[in-house]
Amino acid sequence: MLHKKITFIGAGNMAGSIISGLAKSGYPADLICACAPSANNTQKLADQFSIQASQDNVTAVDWAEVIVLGVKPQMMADVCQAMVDQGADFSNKLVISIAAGISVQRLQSLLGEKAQIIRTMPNTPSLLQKGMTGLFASEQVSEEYKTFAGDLMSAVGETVWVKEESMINSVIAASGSSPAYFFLFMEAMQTKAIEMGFDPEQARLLVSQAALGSIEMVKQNPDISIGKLRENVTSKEGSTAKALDTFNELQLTEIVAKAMQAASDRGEEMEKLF
Ligand SMILES: NC(=O)C1=CN([C@@H]2O[C@H](COP(=O)(O)OP(=O)(O)OC[C@H]3O[C@@H](n4cnc5c(N)ncnc54)[C@H](OP(=O)(O)O)[C@@H]3O)[C@@H](O)[C@H]2O)C=CC1
Ligand SMILES: O=C(O)[C@@H]1CCC=N1
Repeated sequence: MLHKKITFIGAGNMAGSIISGLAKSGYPADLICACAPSANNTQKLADQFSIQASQDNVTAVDWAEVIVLGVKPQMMADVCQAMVDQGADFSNKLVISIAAGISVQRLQSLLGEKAQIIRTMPNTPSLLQKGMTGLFASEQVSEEYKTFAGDLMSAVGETVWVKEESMINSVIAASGSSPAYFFLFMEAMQTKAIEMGFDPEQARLLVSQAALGSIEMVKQNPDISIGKLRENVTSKEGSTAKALDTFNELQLTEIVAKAMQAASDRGEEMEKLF
């Protein structure tokens, strides 16, 4: 991939995960700058990966060709407005937003019509280069910048381009938020395993190793449906069948669908709020 100077505005959980994943992928560290008001997160990343740290958004934007916006949705308008008011010029820069609930149109109105904006929805496993990112580009974004954004996020995991911007909210539901669903499920299993007599470390190992093995089986067998893998574990009249009956009685599938819809709806709602 081409290497360009990248400034991250915001260096918290998500931006920090992408920076870590990128640095581990071999992206030149001296071309990455992390910028945030406090030195806490930026200095940690600078110490760990030899990237640049800054507390000055405008200078950091001027320095780079690619700007990744990684602040909370609630803060996005104020942060962008302040940068523009202080003279930051986003014309012809590639602006990659990782924020939920901020539309391209909103960003364009904040940063000016000449900013080339790509909206993405990554997730925190990007830290381990096992991320999943959905991307949406508005019509005016150049092919060069689309390729660059795709390559950048591919360096930290898998990517999917969506044609409709509204699908970014579906990406939030399926992969942006979903590490938290899997963590919740594992937490619940760990709690019960402890109740059944294991110490916390053993419980964590039992649950996490089963999760890891299951994920690997899904990844390494693309021709076998996930349903078939589930059936292979489920002996007739055995223990697994009893567990699955319980999930079905309590309508796990419907619960999951409702939770995913709620995540997507909140993404849509934030687009109106922020
Ligand atoms: N967490 C996740 O799993 C995912 C998050 N996202 C999106 O990523 C974005 C960030 O979320 P997350 O990383 O969780 O949030 P965090 O709170 O962890 O990080 C927010 C960052 O923004 C920085 N910040 C605050 N004010 C400014 C400012 N004026 N200028 C520059 N930086 C500023 C903070 O600085 P400081 O370090 O000084 O506090 C911090 O580094 C959100 O928009 C969210 O929707 C998308 C996908 C997944
Ligand atoms: O909770 C959120 O809004 C963000 C978007 C996806 C994950 N975290």
